[in-house]
Amino acid sequence: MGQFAAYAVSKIPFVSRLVLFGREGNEDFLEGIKLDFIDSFSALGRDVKLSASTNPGDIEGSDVVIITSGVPRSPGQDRLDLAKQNARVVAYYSKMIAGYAPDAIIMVVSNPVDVMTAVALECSGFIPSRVFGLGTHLDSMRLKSYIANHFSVHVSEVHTRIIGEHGETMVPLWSATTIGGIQVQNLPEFSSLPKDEFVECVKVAGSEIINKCGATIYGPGEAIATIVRTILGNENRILSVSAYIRSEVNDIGDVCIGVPVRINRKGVFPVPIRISEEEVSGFQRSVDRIKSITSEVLSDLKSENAEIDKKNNVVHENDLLF
Ligand SMILES: NC(=O)c1ccc[n+]([C@@H]2O[C@H](COP(=O)([O-])OP(=O)(O)OC[C@H]3O[C@@H](n4cnc5c(N)ncnc54)[C@H](O)[C@@H]3O)[C@@H](O)[C@H]2O)c1
Ligand SMILES: O=C(O)C[C@H](O)C(=O)O
Repeated sequence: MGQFAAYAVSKIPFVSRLVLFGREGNEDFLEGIKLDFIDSFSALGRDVKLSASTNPGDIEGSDVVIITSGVPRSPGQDRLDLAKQNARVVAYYSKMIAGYAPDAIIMVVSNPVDVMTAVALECSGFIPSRVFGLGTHLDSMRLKSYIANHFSVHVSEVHTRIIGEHGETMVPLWSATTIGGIQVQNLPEFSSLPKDEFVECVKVAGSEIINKCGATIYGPGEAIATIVRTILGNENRILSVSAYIRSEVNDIGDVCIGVPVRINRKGVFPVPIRISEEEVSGFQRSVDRIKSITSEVLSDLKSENAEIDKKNNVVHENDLLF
């Protein structure tokens, strides 16, 4: 998925330099991807300064760094099952980014993305507006396509939003869903809209794709590129990503989770909202679930780091290979 995401990002007009970064041992693989991208740029008439690297120094000066490293889930696994394993990877790279690209904005994709966003925030030491995760943006896009299909309208006529966990407890905001600018509840067809079925389909969309072809690639890749374009173009679009909220949703907060944020070159800024009672109780459930796993993962990381520091004061690449 990281490979396709990089390709989708490389096609954004604002992108003039792109580093394909990977871990040591992958030099030939990265160089091969680079050469293939260059062929395609020639066909497209794109002029992008491209490098393939395993040297952290090469990310210096980056505006945006996207973390896609980590294990994906296998059929039958929940994204949350990956938390402990991927936390170590995301922690390592977040520290690396803080050291080599201290002015960057970090986008986390690795799952479970809400928990990994909190890990990146903690380990980079960046301010919350400069660390976010792909969150429920992809879920919102999935729901949008089901609704557009149901009403036989172009997807651009549908605005909708899912907040909360990128996972089982996600919360659809029907109150924020419009078709052609008309609130969906005001359409006569609303009562027959298979809302629960749609949300269930969004929840299992990732696992269905993984079961059938091994990985989700194009959906997340394009979703990542949309967000990068929004940042670099300073577009101030409002998208649903995983961000640290203090109390922006009905005074609920102190967690990294999917919420509507305004996105521009400075980063992501949660939009304070008030949602219905039913939506609040769903969102609270989501927050509780993410908070509890986040605090477990962060406390494990802290004790592991203390152990490593005690040993030799350095985190080695080998510490990540398990
Ligand atoms: N948030 C989303 O919507 C979304 C969408 C798709 C994938 N994902 C997540 O992104 C991650 C990657 O998914 P994928 O399908 O690209 O998987 P993949 O197996 O194709 O790629 C994973 C990459 O991570 C690297 N990696 C794995 N373990 C590592 C370690 N210990 N240290 C350093 N690098 C390591 C691998 O070398 C590989 O390049 C997974 O966690 C997946 O669940 C999230
Ligand atoms: O479902 C997954 O594990 C991958 C990703 O989170 C997705 O929703 O496509």
